[in-house]
Amino acid sequence: MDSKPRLRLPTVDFSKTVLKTGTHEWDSVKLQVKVALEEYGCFEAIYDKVPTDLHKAVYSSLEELFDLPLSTKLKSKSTNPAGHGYIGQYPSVPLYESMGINDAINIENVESLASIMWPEKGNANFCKTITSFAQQMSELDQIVRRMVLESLGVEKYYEEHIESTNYHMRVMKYEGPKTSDTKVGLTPHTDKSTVTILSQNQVNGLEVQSKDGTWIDAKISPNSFIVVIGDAFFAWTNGRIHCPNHRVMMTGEKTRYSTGLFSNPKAGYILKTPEELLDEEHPLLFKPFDHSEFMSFFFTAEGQSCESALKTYCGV
Ligand SMILES: O=C(O)CCC(=O)C(=O)O
Ligand SMILES: [Fe+2]
Repeated sequence: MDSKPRLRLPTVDFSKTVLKTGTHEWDSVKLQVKVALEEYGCFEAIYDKVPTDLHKAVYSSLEELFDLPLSTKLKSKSTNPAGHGYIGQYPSVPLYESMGINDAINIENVESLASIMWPEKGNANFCKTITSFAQQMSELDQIVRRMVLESLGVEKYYEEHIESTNYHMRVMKYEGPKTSDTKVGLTPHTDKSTVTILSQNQVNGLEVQSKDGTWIDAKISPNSFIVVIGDAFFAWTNGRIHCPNHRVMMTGEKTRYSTGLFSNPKAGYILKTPEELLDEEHPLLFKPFDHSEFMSFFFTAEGQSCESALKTYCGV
């Protein structure tokens, strides 16, 4: 018997009309985004600007990628810094494999991965599919970030926010455990990004923790995305929006493919909470920091074992 309460993540519909800042529709969606992010740090985004065919093409591209021999997939590791390239074969998460692509909205970066994976002639179809999907997800990321900044009255920082962004993409495969027991696909964590936009094939498994500790199943409709706030945005907004723990739990036979577009502050950019978000009720939570240095700390033994890498690294 399933004893979990049937909570659902909030849903925000971005698809009805052309969303333009300043319009009534924009303001109404913006309010829903604010409420969802304050409470859950997460929501399901209905976003029909990405065609169904592109969603389908992404998951068949991922199947093609992860079906390559392990020795080929491992070749993407050495040429990339930490967090990029192939991750997999971990005893703690045996169902999980993933591939990181840095700056995936620029096709040359996807091509450089493809030239390692398919050394004979690359894979033009894979590169086109992944890049256009990443570009379209980045548009949703920018809408969400503009709405958050406007809601907090700090939209004057929007250009700086966008210009200092690097879009990192990670594509994932979770093998079905082929038992009726639920097995861990990916252990609980918060993302280190500003915003993460997730998508999946039609196999569920993502769970998001509410503030009271309940795990909520993210049942994602076809062509929807899940928007998750990461540590970087939590820090920048001085904790005004929540940054949720999430994990992947797998059951049954089916393989789950998912993608994540992580908007990260660029190396060398100092992320600093705006003064407008500081007052007596809201004292500074995190000292200014360089996100890439924070990531380096996160990959150390201490960063991996402490309760919150963000608090340990730059908490006040
Ligand atoms: O596969 C998913 O849906 C979630 C992946 C995730 O949380 C991550 O890569 O940070
Ligand atoms: Fe995550």
